[in-house]
Amino acid sequence: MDFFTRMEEATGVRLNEVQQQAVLHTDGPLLLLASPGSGKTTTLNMKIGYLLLEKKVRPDRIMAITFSKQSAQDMSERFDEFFSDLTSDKVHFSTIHSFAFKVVREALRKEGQDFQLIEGQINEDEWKKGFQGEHVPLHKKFILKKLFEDENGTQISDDEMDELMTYISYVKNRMLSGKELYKVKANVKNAASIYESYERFKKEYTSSLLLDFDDMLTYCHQSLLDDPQILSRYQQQFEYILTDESQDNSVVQHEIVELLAKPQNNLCVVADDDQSIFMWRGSDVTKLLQFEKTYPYATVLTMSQNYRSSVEIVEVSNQFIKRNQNRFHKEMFTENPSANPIAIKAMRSYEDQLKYVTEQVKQSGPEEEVAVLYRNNASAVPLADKLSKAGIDFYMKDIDAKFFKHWIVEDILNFMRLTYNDRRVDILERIHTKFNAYITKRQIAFLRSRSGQESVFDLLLETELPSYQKKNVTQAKKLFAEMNKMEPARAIRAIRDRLGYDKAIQKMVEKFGFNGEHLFTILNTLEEIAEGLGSLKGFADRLKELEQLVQTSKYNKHSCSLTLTTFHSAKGLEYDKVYMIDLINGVVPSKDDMDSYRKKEYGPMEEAVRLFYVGMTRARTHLELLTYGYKGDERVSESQFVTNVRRIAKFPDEKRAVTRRKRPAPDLSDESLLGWDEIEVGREVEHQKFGVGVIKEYGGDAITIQFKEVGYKEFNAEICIDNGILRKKE
Ligand SMILES: Nc1ncnc2c1ncn2[C@@H]1O[C@H](COP(=O)(O)OP(=O)(O)OP(=O)(O)O)[C@@H](O)[C@H]1O
Repeated sequence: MDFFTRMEEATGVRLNEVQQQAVLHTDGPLLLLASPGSGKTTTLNMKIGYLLLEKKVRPDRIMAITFSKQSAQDMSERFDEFFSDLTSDKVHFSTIHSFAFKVVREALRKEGQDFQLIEGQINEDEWKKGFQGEHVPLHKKFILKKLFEDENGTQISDDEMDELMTYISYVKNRMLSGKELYKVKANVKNAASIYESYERFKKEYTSSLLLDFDDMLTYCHQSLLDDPQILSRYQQQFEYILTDESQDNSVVQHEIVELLAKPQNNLCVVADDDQSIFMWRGSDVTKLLQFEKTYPYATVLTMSQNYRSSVEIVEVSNQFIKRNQNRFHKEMFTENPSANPIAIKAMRSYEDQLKYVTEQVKQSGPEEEVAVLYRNNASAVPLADKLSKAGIDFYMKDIDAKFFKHWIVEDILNFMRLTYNDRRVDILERIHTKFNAYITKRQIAFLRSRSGQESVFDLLLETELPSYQKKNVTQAKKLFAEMNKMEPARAIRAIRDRLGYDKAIQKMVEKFGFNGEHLFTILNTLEEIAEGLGSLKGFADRLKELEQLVQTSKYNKHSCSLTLTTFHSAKGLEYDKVYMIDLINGVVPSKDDMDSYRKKEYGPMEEAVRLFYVGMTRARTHLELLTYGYKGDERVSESQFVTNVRRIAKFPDEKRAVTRRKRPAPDLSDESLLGWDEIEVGREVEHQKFGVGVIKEYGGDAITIQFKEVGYKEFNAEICIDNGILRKKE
């Protein structure tokens, strides 16, 4: 009986033809391109089984590399399910980091060099306490905090810390140095020179070499290059190398694998270039696209049969991903039965969307696995708020409780605290630069000397003030008193508009390079949470309650059938029903993605397309895309991806990608062309053919324009924008 028939009897899975070819191809380089749900994990495991059982390879001669510790564990469990009755051999599934750590330890020991790891969990209390003087606790975050402050003269915020860490990971994983460091975009002032100081610090601060997680990879790579003995030992040990999820490998990771696989190159790289979504932290899909250049005798196999999703989901996703140019050609298909068409729900407002999704998940059956997916963690908090009010439990995959500790949240609470007691100089001190009373440091010092006796505003008004300040301090005093009685949603509005908090934030964005979009999203979220609450105290209590709820939701993994997760963290998972929410331009794709696209940098937009594709392909039978026209008072537009999906579903046979290539590419960096986020009812535009007109309607995928010459005409929005057919008239 052949291997595959034996396997079918033992495991119940009959591999399809391509999967079988992939298993049988053991010698020489193999790129196994896999569509979502096409059985990557299944095939990899079968291949390892084949090497052990049929080719009698010793388990320690096989190296199986996975993307994360979690996937190493999942793979190992799946392997046991298949083979525990057939062999007692154990293959070690490991992440590339844990292998690299082994090499680094060995190389440094050989050199007699001590080292110390400076990354990992950090104690919250210790972090809050900070450090005194020059003595820096040897942890990556503390070191970066100090170097940031030395460089910029200001305290580092949590957002800046996140950005800086991402920047460092990116440059390390891409192996950048010198001038290249300065070309990488980062929302942190002087990121490149902080990075250079950080590298020096780790080498020079103590006699022990300080290493962070990314150093594992770069040091491992360097050690393999520098020490032929170590390299050849590992090369001889690992006769067969298999790497999973290789689309998310970074440049340095690819290089390590390439070195280890030499000279026989019995390398099986399993990847889906369409699911590469970690470019921002250094992954590099170009290495995959050049696989056949690196290995001219490589075999490339494509697993395109999807075993997960319904025909509707597979066909539309397959068309959708073709809008990307920089990819391997694949045609995903399925033999699964038809289920529901993909539903696109265009709501009036953001609020309506939350209400809708809450009602939908409430109606789901207890056996159904349901997920709500979003692009940004910011979407999770208002959703958690709504669900908890409706009594629905959920499991939140990647908890981001940072929201509740964000300085914006602290500021708003401080404004509110001052409404209860305007004698609190300590509170005023924390917010005095963030509203329009022009209170200086000297005035704060004066107030401190009179601390606690009278209203801070009265004390100021008793002094000699310039007339503009006098007016504003008087108004602020009145407003703080009124705010105490306001509903919290109105109070936040008053802080933002009447006290000028929004303007102050905008100034900080310009001065310090903060991410304004993120900061204003936090403010909007606070307003949403406040909606319907009666008092400022009630608002503060609700925030605490929500924080608790979010923190504890991670324990609900096995008890809840509802998962809330970002698109990124949903990778590799599947659910019966998937709701993708907040699908508006500016979020999906993000403003930055759209800006880059206009500047003809297509990489970020292609990554946004892949991320959306990962989201869609998580669904087994039921997929809903949710969008809306208003966020608060602001008019927003449907995500161009949703518009695209609607069109594909309507005209499934249209060969969009092909026709697009035939058209001469418009110059989308031309500022006078109408952009996605600029479509507005009432706006005057000029059409290439029909001349000047006014946009009268915009919704779904259609724009209706009333022209001076030819009257009303309706167009497909995507075709108009992608091809630069409309110009702004100003
Ligand atoms: N030949 C096959 N016949 C029947 N079912 C299969 C076959 N191959 C895989 N499957 C099933 O398809 C489902 C998806 O497989 P798997 O989890 O290996 O996909 P994947 O390619 O790793 O997915 P993704 O890339 O989207 O995370 C599993 O339930 C698996 O048992």
